[in-house]
Amino acid sequence: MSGAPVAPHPGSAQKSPTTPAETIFEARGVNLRFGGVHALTDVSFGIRKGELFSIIGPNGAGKTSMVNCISGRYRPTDGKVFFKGRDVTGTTPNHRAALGIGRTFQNLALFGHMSVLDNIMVGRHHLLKNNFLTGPLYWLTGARKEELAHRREVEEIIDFLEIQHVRKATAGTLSYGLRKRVELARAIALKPDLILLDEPMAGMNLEEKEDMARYIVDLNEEFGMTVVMIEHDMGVVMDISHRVMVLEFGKKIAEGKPEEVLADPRVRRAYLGEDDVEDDVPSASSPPARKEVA
Ligand SMILES: Nc1ncnc2c1ncn2[C@@H]1O[C@H](COP(=O)(O)OP(=O)(O)OP(=O)(O)O)[C@@H](O)[C@H]1O
Repeated sequence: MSGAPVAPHPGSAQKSPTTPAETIFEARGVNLRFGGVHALTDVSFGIRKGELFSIIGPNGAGKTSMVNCISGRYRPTDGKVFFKGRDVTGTTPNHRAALGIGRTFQNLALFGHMSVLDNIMVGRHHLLKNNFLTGPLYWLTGARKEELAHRREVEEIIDFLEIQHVRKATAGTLSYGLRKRVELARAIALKPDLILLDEPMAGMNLEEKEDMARYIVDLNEEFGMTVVMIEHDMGVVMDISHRVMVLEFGKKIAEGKPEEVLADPRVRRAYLGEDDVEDDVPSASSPPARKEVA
């Protein structure tokens, strides 16, 4: 767990999601096993449209496994997952991307030799109507117009994430914090309705974390994207999330608003150790500190 809680931009924290009632994603009784390892055991939860939803838990708790079940990278051994009311349990990551699920990865996954601009354009390929068949008729088929419109949207994303100054730079030459931002830009370029952020602030300094927290809140509020975030920095999680789900040993032990989750004895036990529960009440500004989750 790292440092002080990160303040998002003024007035941004802890707002209600725009449309709280509609469920955009649902997991029902999800189990995931790797041989004898039970990565997830009977996990059920719903994510509401417009929500900033965080998944937390100690190392090995099953957070990435759950996100992989949402993105389609892993298929649950048992149970079902629904996106926009459709059973997508058996569908591929590509299919889910086309339905509107985007993601970033725990480890950077950029094309290091390509420019920032090209890395972001890659995210948009599935949105292009023209393809290699119509491409040669560039001027006749509207391909040029389409490309210009795409470029405009990409430039808007570049402006939003304040990476104009590096738009032509080779991605591999950038600082870690900037590369994380470019990766986020590429995920946004897919125009997902639901975006999965796997440790978006890992390895960042405080200033970079503050920036990233602000972008995530703006992404949620201004772009209207539903955000699912795995993050070890409890200060950030408690500051910006609408709701939080806590996993421990592959099982859901709590779900609710940040203050509810922090007050939950099971969570306090998981993070503090049972003996400390009576005496030490953690809060968002004083996140649980004894048991490191980072
Ligand atoms: N592809 C895999 N093959 C075998 N075991 C796996 C695989 N993916 C995850 N696991 C196991 O499943 C359990 C949950 O792992 P997972 O990565 O989902 O946890 P996590 O909460 O994301 O951990 P961390 O915070 O360390 O990233 C762990 O015991 C892990 O070793």
